[in-house]
Amino acid sequence: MGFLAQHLHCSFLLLPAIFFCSAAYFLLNRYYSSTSSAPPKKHLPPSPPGLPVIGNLHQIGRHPHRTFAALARRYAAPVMLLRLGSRPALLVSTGAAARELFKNHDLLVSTRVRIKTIEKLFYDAKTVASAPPGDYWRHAKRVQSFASVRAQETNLVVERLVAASRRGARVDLSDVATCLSNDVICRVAFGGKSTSSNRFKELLDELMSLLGGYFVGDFIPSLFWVNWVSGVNRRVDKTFKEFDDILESVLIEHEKNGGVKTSDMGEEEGKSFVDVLLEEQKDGKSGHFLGRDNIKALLLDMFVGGTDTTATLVEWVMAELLRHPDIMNKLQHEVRTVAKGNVNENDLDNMTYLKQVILETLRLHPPVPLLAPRELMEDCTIMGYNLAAGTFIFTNAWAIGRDPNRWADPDEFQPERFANRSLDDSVHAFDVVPFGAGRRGCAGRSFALATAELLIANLVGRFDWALPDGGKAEDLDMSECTLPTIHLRYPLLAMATPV
Ligand code: HEM
Repeated sequence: MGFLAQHLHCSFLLLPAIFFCSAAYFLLNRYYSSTSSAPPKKHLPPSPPGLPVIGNLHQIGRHPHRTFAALARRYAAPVMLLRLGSRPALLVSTGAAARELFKNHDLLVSTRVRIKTIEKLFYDAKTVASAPPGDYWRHAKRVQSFASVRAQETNLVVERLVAASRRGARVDLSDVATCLSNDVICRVAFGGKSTSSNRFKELLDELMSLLGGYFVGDFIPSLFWVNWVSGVNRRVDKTFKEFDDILESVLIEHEKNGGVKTSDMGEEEGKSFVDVLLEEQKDGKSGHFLGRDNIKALLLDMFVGGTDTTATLVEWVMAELLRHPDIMNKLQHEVRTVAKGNVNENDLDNMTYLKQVILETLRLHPPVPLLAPRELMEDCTIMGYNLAAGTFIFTNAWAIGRDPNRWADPDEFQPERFANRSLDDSVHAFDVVPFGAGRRGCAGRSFALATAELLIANLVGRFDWALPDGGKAEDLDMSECTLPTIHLRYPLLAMATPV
């Protein structure tokens, strides 16, 4: 789940005009407030200077996790206070600060930011990721196992790659990862892949880019009209409507057919997520919780939370392996020793180096670098600083993973640093926080790791890999493009040779 980023520029075309109109208002306001009695001084975290009205909005840039990390380094500040329009925002940039926040104040930071654009896209905050904490959110937060769906889809990928390698074709690994995670989620959610149409994928991309937007009208209430003028509201309405139409048609189809047959999902898994939810609604098991919009919102959760994130992880793992042939060889040796032929999920427990490679990738390239922002529910004191209710909380998982005070050679890819530490150890110590923390941590962590591990093990176990046209490992372009998730900027192309 994620949120900042690149569409800033479209609202920002209007910023100069907004800035000058609002500066006069700001100065007048300041003059009048300075003549009234001042409230007692608060102890606030360090803040970079901002501009009137927009505060620090203009400083975010196209890679917010990098900008924020640089600010934290410049001020040597584990926590900093920014002003995003009229909203204060706390920036958390070290593991120790994250531990203090999520261990000692988890309840206080257990609600998500309330932003109109996001609420509208998510059925007025009915998805798990956007719902306020409470009975509905608790009930909705569950993801099932669905192991056989992952196995079937991964085997299909291997077959397609064997065919591609026979033709001598380049493999677009970014696309392989995206299609696999999309298809797995589609089958789990809907019981089939019919809705995994190109349009559905395009809509997901549009929704992700809206989530990654940082729209002026959302941060400065008096400038709500900017979202209207810049076309943001129109995009939100259109995307929501199209998603809603598709999800409604899925519900109607499943109601008509009385659910997908068990055999389509694999014996142990039983029903698709949509059928489980429809059944709960019919039996009234969920009381008032599951209206039609709730069901659609929970389906949307799986796609938004589960497709791009898992695909991004696989993409970065394969890129790092292509850049480090020695690590690729070591991993291939492990996988081929543990499993002959296709890898299945039972083999994964014995692949300890695979887990180190994945954890090291999550440290360097957390798919959602700023997690999903929270909002402080009450005034409180954190690390000695007074913070007001409504303050946004951004936890910079990217900066935490590269903290030079915690990691030797923080920018180097060295899976062995996790030789004696599991993901759980690292998460509990707040050394790496790719899945967030506390009660609002990721609901699909096990599901995502199982999907990614199985695909990566099969990719490296069944094939040898090389860059196209004799490309050298060190020349691989590792630059990022930031949606709410950080992808490689260019598709990852490679040649596969079956072994
Ligand atoms: C590598 C893959 C994934 C990564 C890196 C990831 C990361 C995250 C992060 C950072 C958050 C916010 C946590 C916080 O605020 O503390 C989150 C929340 C969430 N994720 Fe994931 N996620 C992944 C895969 C998945 C999958 C596969 C699903 C579902 C099928 C999923 C469902 C969710 C949901 C529902 C939430 C909201 C939880 C809440 O608000 O209570 N995620 N995820």
